[in-house]
Amino acid sequence: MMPDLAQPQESGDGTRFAALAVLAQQVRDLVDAVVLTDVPEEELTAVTADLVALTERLKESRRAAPLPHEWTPDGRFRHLGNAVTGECNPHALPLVIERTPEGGSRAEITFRPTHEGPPAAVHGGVIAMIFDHLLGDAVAASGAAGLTGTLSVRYRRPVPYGQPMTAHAAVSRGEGRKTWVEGTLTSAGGTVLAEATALFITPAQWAEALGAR
Ligand SMILES: CCCCCCCC/C=C\CCCCCCCC(=O)SCCNC(=O)CCNC(=O)[C@H](O)C(C)(C)COP(=O)(O)OP(=O)(O)OC[C@H]1O[C@@H](n2cnc3c(N)ncnc32)[C@H](O)[C@@H]1OP(=O)(O)O
Repeated sequence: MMPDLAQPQESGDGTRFAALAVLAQQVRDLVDAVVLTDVPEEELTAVTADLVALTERLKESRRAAPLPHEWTPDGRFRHLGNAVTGECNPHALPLVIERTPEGGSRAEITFRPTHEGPPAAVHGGVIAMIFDHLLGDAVAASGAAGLTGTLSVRYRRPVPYGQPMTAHAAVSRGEGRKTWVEGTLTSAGGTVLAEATALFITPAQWAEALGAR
């Protein structure tokens, strides 16, 4: 079913969300520790037992779905449960996106060893995931908002982890419910590592809701 972004969203307890964000960051640290650990097998087994107990504690009270998106009082779109940007979702980098004065979107990114695909480089699917969201944000920055229809990535150089880099995206043109958008991932030294183009489509019911905002 199409997500209905026009619906008012639940407002949360900010203090509890802050605590959840700290927990999510701890779990990211845990994931990195698992990926890189070299402790003996008995220690792995002992840590696993501890984690089983912790997981059961968290499962004592469960939601049906991740935290939903919401519009903040200052008019920003926030989605704490998002897989790419959600501060409360350990899966998210999280990607922190800024809007550029030119009307596009940008983010500083440092990938981690957890994101490895080919040896010593970031997985191409992880790079595509970052582009998907950043290009989608640029579409939203342009006043449209939509779902990805197509996304094409040109991988120019292996992307290293552990080094800060910058991603940019900006809309190139729009036509009705279609918006074309382009992006780049650039090393700190200015080398373009990957480029993306995408077509986002505004679902008809979103177009109506956006028009009413
Ligand atoms: C109140 C609203 C508030 C919104 C607030 C948002 C704020 C945002 C803020 C922050 C940004 C966040 C950023 C998120 C980024 C993440 C993005 C994702 O990961 S999205 C998940 C992956 N993508 C999907 O799951 C799509 C699944 N597909 C669909 O749902 C539909 O196929 C959809 C909506 C893409 C198109 O369905 P139709 O029914 O609207 O399309 P039809 O009416 O058939 O076609 C319209 C035109 O588009 C073309 N078209 C349709 N689908 C196409 C496609 N896949 N590729 C190319 N063209 C396509 C058609 O050929 C047609 O073109 P002709 O008018 O004839 O010229």
